[in-house]
Amino acid sequence: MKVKICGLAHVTNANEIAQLNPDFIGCIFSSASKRFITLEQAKQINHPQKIGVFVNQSIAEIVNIATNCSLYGAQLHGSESVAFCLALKQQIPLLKIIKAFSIAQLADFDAIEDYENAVDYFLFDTKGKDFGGNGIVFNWEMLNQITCNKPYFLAGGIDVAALSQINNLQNKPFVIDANSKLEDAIGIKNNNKTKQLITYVQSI
Ligand SMILES: O=C(O)c1ccccc1NCC(=O)[C@H](O)[C@H](O)COP(=O)(O)O
Repeated sequence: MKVKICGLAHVTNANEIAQLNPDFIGCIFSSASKRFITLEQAKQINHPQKIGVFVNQSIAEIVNIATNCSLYGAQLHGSESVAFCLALKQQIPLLKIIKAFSIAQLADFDAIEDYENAVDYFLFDTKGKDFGGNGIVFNWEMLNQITCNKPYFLAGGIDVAALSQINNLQNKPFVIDANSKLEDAIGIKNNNKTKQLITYVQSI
């Protein structure tokens, strides 16, 4: 399984974490986030597969950041429509489109079918007071009750302890996405906790 460490907001810490070789690094380009990072800062992070996290931003802004930061993917964490995802893909065909869905109940998965032909991956995160980074695990049992025809990222309150339930999933995630549970302070990851999580996920 692959692992994404998200919400790195300080360049020095981000480069220390990049040295631990997670498969993906997440940079949050939404000013609504406590973990906001600028394009200029993100460019200084040395990792080959950076994913930009965006919340209801314009296609022009995403294209500018994706191009200048050589992003692997754009994670759309707001209420971006199917048409928006298709239009973004048309602008940069090589950019992976990851559509996030905030999950509290089974009905929150109803929308995924509409996005199937418009995105590369789904991301399932816990619905909370913020758009993301809420640090709460949702009920993964719901994942055994849905049909999901895309590889998906699993997010929401993930640390090594939370992953004890991963074997209960029939359809395993493509990527484990971890954020606030690894933090010493907002936007700063703890090296040991992050290393432990990366080693664990990459061994599953
Ligand atoms: O983390 C944020 O501050 C954030 C703000 C706005 C949109 C998305 C955000 N995070 C996106 C992520 O990919 C997180 O890793 C995901 O929400 C899980 O976070 P956590 O529950 O803290 O592990």
